[in-house]
Amino acid sequence: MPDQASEGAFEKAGTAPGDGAVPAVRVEGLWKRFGQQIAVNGIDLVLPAGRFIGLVGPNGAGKTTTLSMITGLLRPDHGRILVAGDDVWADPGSVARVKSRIGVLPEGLRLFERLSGRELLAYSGRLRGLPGDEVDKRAAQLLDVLGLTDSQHKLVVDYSTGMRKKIGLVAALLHNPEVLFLDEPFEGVDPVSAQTIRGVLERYTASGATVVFSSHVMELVESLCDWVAVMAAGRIRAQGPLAEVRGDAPSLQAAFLELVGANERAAAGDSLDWLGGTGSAGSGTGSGAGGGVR
Ligand SMILES: Nc1ncnc2c1ncn2[C@@H]1O[C@H](COP(=O)(O)OP(=O)(O)OP(=O)(O)O)[C@@H](O)[C@H]1O
Repeated sequence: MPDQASEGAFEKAGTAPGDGAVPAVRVEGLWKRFGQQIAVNGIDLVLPAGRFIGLVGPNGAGKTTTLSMITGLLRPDHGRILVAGDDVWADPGSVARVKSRIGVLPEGLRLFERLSGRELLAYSGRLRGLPGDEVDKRAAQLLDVLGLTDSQHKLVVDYSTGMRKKIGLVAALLHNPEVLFLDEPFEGVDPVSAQTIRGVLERYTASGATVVFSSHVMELVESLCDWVAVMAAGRIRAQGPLAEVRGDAPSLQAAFLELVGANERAAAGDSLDWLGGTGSAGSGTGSGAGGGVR
């Protein structure tokens, strides 16, 4: 386990673990607003290299906006982002340079629908500058591992949600990136395929590469990740090794609910006393104790 001071797991971005190794991602004072909505509120983040990292947070926390800025898809209003030591937004050429070193499976992935899966991969590989025979070799292997060989000649438009995720993942891995960013990679993926994807990603991180993925599924994050960042309302609430972020809580889910203040929100549901059941279905003047019509 990296030797990050335990208080560094909370609120502040801790120092980069790994004895001075260059972190996979370093974010300083990152800020993004859409009109009146502050989506990302001046966050600092340090994600160590060679880890399986989960970025978790409730709906609207700012995860996708953060990942979009880190991966060069969305320009920040303020702040600095280094990916493997390279400043993403430093100059016009830097975004392209960083993009060549990373793989991305974005949310709401848009694919070339009228290509077959195999053609899509050939195209992605050539865009990445890989020789054709190398693309063919890697594509065939990844399609086989992910169970897509039989559907490789189908048009992408005819792929299911899970198949789209898988072909998107293959495209993101084809050039063997240093850091892989995945927005909700397991959404719509069946348990067997999820297990296979897991295996591929674990093998990938074991070789020193980094996976950063966002998810709402705490059990999944807890079982896969060794490093976690928790986001809520545009801020980082905690970051660090999984065990530190979980602390004394019985599970990551419990720690997460505490960190994002969701327990109070759940209690607010008590006001919905009209919902469900066979009790007072009427106007709300109620038939309860003392509330009857005289
Ligand atoms: N293009 C946009 N225009 C306006 N507001 C946006 C835009 N993108 C995001 N937002 C707002 O920014 C905030 C953060 O959104 P974001 O999609 O980053 O959250 P998220 O954590 O990924 O949420 P979810 O888990 O629901 O996907 C939300 O309030 C959202 O409405």
